[in-house]
Amino acid sequence: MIEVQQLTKRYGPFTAVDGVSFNVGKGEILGFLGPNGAGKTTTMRILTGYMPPTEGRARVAGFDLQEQPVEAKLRIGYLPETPPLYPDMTVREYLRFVARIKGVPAAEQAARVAAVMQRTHVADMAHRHCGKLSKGYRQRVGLAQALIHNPDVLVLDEPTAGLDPKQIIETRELIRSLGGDHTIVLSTHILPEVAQTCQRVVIINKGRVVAEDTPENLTARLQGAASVYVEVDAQGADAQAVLAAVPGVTSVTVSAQHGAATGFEVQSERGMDVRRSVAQAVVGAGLGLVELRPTRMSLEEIFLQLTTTDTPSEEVARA
Ligand SMILES: Nc1ncnc2c1ncn2[C@@H]1O[C@H](COP(=O)(O)OP(=O)(O)OP(=O)(O)O)[C@@H](O)[C@H]1O
Repeated sequence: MIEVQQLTKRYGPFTAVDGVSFNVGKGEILGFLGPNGAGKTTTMRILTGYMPPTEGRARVAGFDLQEQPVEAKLRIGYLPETPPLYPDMTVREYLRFVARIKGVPAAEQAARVAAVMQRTHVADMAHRHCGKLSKGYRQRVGLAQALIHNPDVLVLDEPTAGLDPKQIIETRELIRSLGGDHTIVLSTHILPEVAQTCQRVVIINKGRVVAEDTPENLTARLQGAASVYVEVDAQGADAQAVLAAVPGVTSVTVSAQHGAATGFEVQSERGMDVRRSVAQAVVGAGLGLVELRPTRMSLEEIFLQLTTTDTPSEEVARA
């Protein structure tokens, strides 16, 4: 549904977006994750036809944003970081106005406005002036205007920025509920947001894509089973020595004590899954195996590793 190929945007001598490529399948929710200044907003603006790229191309629903901008834009709903509301219009007036300029047929406008107000839970604010709305409602009305022409694709730039925790949960639920019917690209610098809302994540830093995968796979790919937590009932035996003798294990450290059971953090050579041999060794030595699980990096740790590493980030991500 969305194809982005080698997008580059230069502001004078400064390269804000540098050869970014990604695809988004129909009905998918893609998280576009990066720190402030990474190039997210610039990419969103190119993707929505608000700004031309210096190089590269973007297609939405098969339409090239530069060659067929009208057809492409008809299929896109865009929620910029600051929703473009008119303070003196009521919510209903504003949505009617947006429906008109987005080309919704006159006979369908009232029904469309009612439907999106329902969907985004703003119907109770229909007669409130946009300028008098709370931040949470402003964001929802922003989402309503993006949805008004029932676009295939929704591009949401930092949709939960500035919301309180309750509003954040509601907005994420709303976005999740829109996936499937709509293809969604959501930009954010909030790591748990992608894990909770998106099926796939593109991580961008300094204008470049440093990783792309599902939140689960990204964690697994970086860490694999390189670290496992093993808890054993170690009465009368040197559990640490048993674990250290397992082929591939590089270090064993005590990390917890629960009564008679001791928890160990077992590191292994990269790419080696030692879980089976650890289990066999523990049981073979007559120790009780209480728990065995891989310890994975949080998305936060991955992000830090990808963006602060000395090695070129792509190598880290693809290793
Ligand atoms: N019009 C512009 N002229 C010059 N530089 C710009 C312009 N717009 C953005 N930049 C620079 O390009 C880089 C990427 O900006 P962009 O807004 O795309 O990042 P972002 O990832 O969306 O960050 P944020 O979350 O802070 O909005 C930044 O260093 C920014 O200062």
